[in-house]
Amino acid sequence: MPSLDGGGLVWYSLGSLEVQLLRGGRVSVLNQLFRLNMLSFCTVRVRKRFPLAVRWLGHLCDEHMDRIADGRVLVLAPVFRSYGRRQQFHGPVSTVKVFEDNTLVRKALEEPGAGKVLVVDGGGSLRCALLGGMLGTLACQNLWAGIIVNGCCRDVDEINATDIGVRALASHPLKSNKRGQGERDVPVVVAGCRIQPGDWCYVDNDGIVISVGGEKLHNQRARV
Ligand SMILES: O=C([O-])CC(=O)C(=O)O
Ligand SMILES: [Mg+2]
Repeated sequence: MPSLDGGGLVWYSLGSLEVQLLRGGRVSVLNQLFRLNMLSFCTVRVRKRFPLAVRWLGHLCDEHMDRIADGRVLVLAPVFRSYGRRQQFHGPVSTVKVFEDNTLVRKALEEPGAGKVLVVDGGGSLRCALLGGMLGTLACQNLWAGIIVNGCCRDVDEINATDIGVRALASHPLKSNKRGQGERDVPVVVAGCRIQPGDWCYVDNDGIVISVGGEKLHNQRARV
């Protein structure tokens, strides 16, 4: 499955390598130079898969204590469980506000994700699932970086086999309503924090951090 890096470039998995199609020119990797003759009319950039960064969010928080103190950086309350193959993800936020109805969640995930994180405020309902295996696959295909659900998900085994990052309160086997009610790209309050479209969201196994206004906290050149 393709994935996006912090600069919005698409990488395709090829075993332990990742490949990016270029229009032409030099083929560069971080440490080594490769030139693949897979197709005579295209040039590709190849890089080794990076292991997960260790203590990534912890380091970001340590570095930005001043922003946390004055509210430019928000740390969500630790109420989420982790699903999906992607343990770490980050990107600009898009939001959906719904209640026990996932029509707008599907609609959002049908759009190109372009590396964004979809924050679904489901009002914390624990009575049905707003996300399932099919929507997880859709999100992956449309290059969403991840989905945070203030509510439940289902088809957990399918989601866990998909290259997408998901955080949700719990799993629930029941599907939601399909009435088409809710709001898109409005401010939401999730896990004690007000999250707005365009904020930058960072997620790893330690938690979830929001940079208000979309100011990036990570080194642009590092792949995180
Ligand atoms: O259809 C739903 O409500 C959610 C679901 O099960 C899926 O995405 O596979
Ligand atoms: Mg399903």
